[in-house]
Parts: sequence; structure tokens; C-alpha cells
Amino acid sequence: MGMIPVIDFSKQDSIKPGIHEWDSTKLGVRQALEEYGCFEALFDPVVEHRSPVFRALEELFDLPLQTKNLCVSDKPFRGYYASPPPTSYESISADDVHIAENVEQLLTTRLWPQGNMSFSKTMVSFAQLVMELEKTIMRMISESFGVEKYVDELIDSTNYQLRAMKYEGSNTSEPTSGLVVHHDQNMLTLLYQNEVNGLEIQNKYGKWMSVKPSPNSIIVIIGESLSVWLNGRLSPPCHRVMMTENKVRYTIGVFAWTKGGYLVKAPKGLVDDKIPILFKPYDHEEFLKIFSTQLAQEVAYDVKTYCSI
Ligand SMILES: O=C(O)CCC(=O)C(=O)O
Ligand SMILES: [Fe+2]
Repeated sequence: MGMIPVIDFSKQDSIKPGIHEWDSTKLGVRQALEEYGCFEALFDPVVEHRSPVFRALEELFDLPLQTKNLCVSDKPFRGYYASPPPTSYESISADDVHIAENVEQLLTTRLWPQGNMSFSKTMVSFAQLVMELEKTIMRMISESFGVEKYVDELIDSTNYQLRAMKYEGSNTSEPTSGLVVHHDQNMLTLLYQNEVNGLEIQNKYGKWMSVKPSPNSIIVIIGESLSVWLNGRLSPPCHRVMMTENKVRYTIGVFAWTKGGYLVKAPKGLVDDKIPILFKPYDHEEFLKIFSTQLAQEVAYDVKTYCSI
């Protein structure tokens, strides 16, 4: 089984534009995304968040079901979600976490009416760190395609969703499904997990690769929306979660996508006579509304179906 590329973001120099290390890291990002649509980012600053974050996730999912249900939302991928058996996947998410109060309002005060400062602080500081990494990676991607002029506007229009996930361990000798095969529809997904592995990513030859991240690494996966923004360059990889150990797996992810009202469309530099525009400009929030109704009917649906010309 192959491994996804590992790229070091820990050295300060590699994350400052214009410096030699920036350029070589950028090249690594471009190559990894062309070949795999994902990579493992070594990012040492995340280590000090590790034990508080996973303790907070335990505390979160250990709340009684009726409390977690207070976060159920009619919108897709918002609030509390629990998959129907036999898979046992639960997730709780909060949107727009670049505004710290949203974590408090959307999660903490609903779940702990008397407040839970340490939970909010842990989530907010983790999210801030990962959002910075996300912006760095988006800058590198846009530079490598020569469209960095447009990246600030894109970043300013980004909704950062923080999503906590819990997968029950497998209690048979057979691997059990934690999350079915899918590819992400958003721009970029950044995942941080506890010591229980399970994520598998398919390479372009159809082979499944088990991801075994180290404690200082974040898995970065591209989604359909980024592919549309790049006028079809880069393809999001299929991935799934398979549980093999009888241990609980926790993942915390930052999911970036553009806000309602913002039209995702390829910048001029990526459209020419050879590669005409492949997609209609689209609003990701509008897409999500349709996506959720299709999902409810178990229809496979994606951004490209929604906006292809
Ligand atoms: O938990 C994981 O490692 C994968 C999560 C995932 O693929 C998703 O939420 O889209
Ligand atoms: Fe995913």
C-alpha cells in the first residue's frame, strides 16, 4: 500500500511568501495535489493542542443524546448528526468559526447552558491554527497556478466549518465501515485525528492507501469546489473510513467553502482557447441545499453535476 506525500510546514521559513523554502514547499503542494489530491502536512504547532482537543471531543460526545440533539439542524452538515446503524458515526459542527463567538453560540451555550470556557477556548485556538495553515496552502495553490491575484477575495469569502467526528471501533474481526466512499464537495478539508487510524484514500489507479498520520500532522484533502475554481485542474480523491480496531476514533476537521452570495468561478488566467470555461459560476450554499435533498434520497450528486456546462 502506498503512502500519501508528506510536506513539512513546520519551519517558519516555509510559510512566508517570497522565501526560497516557500517556493519549494509550494512546488511540493502542487505535485502532491496533482498526483493524489491530498497530502500529509507536518505542522509541529498542532502538537500542543493534541491532548486538550481530544479530551474536549470525548467530553463533547459523552454528553447525553438528548443534549447533543439540541444541536440538530435541518441544514446539511450543520449541528449534530448520527448515522443510522450499522455504521456508528457521529458529528457535531459549527460554522464560521473564524468568528470565535460562533463556537460559543453554536455549540457551547447550547450544550452547556452554564458555560464551558475551557471547551470553547480549546476549539477556538485549534481552529485558528488550522485556518492559518489553510490560508497558507490556498496561497500556495493559487500562486502555483498564477492566480494569486484572486486569492484574498476567495479567503475573505470563506466559511470555515469546524466538525468534530466520532467513529465507534469495530467489534468484529472484519473491518467495518465508518464513512462510505465519497469525495469532498468543499474547497479544502484539513483533518486531525487521534491515534486510531481508519482513513483510506484512493489513488488514481484505484488503489486504497491507508493514512497513518503522525501526532504532528494534518491531512489535507481537496474538494470539488476547488477543482471548479481551478477550471478543472486538480481532482478531489475518493476516500472512506474503515474501522479495524476496537477503539474509538476521533477526528476534528476544518472544512473550507465559500459563503452564500459568493460565486465560485475560474479566474481569467485559467480560461483560454485550449481550456474553455468548464463550469457555470455557482454559489456553494445554494448547491448545499440541493445536495442535502439528493443525499436524503440517496442520490449521488456533486458540485460538478450542479454547475457543469
Ligand atoms: O474522519 C476522517 O478521517 C475522514 C472524514 C471525512 O472524510 C469527511 O468528513 O469528509
Ligand atoms: Fe471526506
